[in-house]
Amino acid sequence: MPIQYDHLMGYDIPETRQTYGAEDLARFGLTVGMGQDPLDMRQLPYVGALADDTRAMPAIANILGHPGFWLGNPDTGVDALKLVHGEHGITIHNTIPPEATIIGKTRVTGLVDKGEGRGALLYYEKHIRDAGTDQHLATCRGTTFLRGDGGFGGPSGPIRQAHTLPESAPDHVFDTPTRPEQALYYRWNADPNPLHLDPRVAAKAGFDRPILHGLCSFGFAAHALLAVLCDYDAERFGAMDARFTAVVYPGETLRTEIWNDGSFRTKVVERDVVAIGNGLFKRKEAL
Ligand SMILES: CCCCCCC[C@@H](O)CC(=O)SCCNC(=O)CCNC(=O)[C@H](O)C(C)(C)COP(=O)(O)OP(=O)(O)OC[C@H]1O[C@@H](n2cnc3c(N)ncnc32)[C@H](O)[C@@H]1OP(=O)(O)O
Repeated sequence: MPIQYDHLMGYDIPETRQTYGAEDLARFGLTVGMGQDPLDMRQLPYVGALADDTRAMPAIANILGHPGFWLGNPDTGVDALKLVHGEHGITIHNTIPPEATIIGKTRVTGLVDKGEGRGALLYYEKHIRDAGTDQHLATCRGTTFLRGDGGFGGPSGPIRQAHTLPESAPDHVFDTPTRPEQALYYRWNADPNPLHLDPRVAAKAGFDRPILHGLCSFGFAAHALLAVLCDYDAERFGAMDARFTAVVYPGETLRTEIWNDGSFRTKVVERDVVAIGNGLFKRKEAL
């Protein structure tokens, strides 16, 4: 069954309720490169290493209240093997507490047909609220690039505009190695997509080997921004948006280049390719 526009736009993605605590925060921090410098005290609250100071790394919003791999459901009409994460953004409205029960609600916000052989774009948004206080904690927004679904007869817009980076040299550079088994760890963050785990599935999707989750690379970029522009103070972290421009393989080193106006991109050092481009970060006070 090919994609049916009205059906996918109105797809009922069940609300999720999740209780999390210190262990979940620590696991997430470790999967986005926190704690690699055991002498950097500023990272330790994010990996559960200090008894009296536990904090949530802001990018954990991406996995809280995650609806699961619903695009893999056959009734979506999507060729799930061919999809990749195209763009992603988060806004932290209120600091994510160290423990809470949250409610996540995801909905499809747009669907664009780029034409036969050129793919389709599915836009979605997830809102996370604290179930106890009803406080709106975070909004996550994403674009799934449906490489195998162009030409289904949908509208050709509107298309989200990507941020243009400055032409000047970046003001800061932040390097973090990923681990060869990085994706095997990251899958515990609510994304068991076999594209990142099983070489046979990766080969069917056209890749030499499993690729890293886009949200894992995004988490490494968020770590760099938290370090460089917020001095590891999660209270200052406001929003970030970016585009996934090339795949990352587990084990590669990620170099995030940051400009003082909040622009950023993340390169794979070993291959000198931009894996995350068009990035824009905002501090809380600029929201
Ligand atoms: C269930 C909940 C949903 C969650 C789903 C996610 C599940 C995860 O497990 C999956 C993943 O994590 S996949 C890993 C992360 N993503 C990636 O590695 C993708 C990397 N990027 C690519 O491969 C290509 O850029 C690619 C393929 C994205 C585009 O490549 P090309 O087709 O060669 O593009 P190009 O020729 O450069 O441009 C064509 C038009 O497309 C626009 N475009 C380019 N990159 C885009 C991107 N990343 N996002 C959105 N649009 C993009 C270009 O602007 C161009 O547009 P136009 O035709 O209008 O000029």
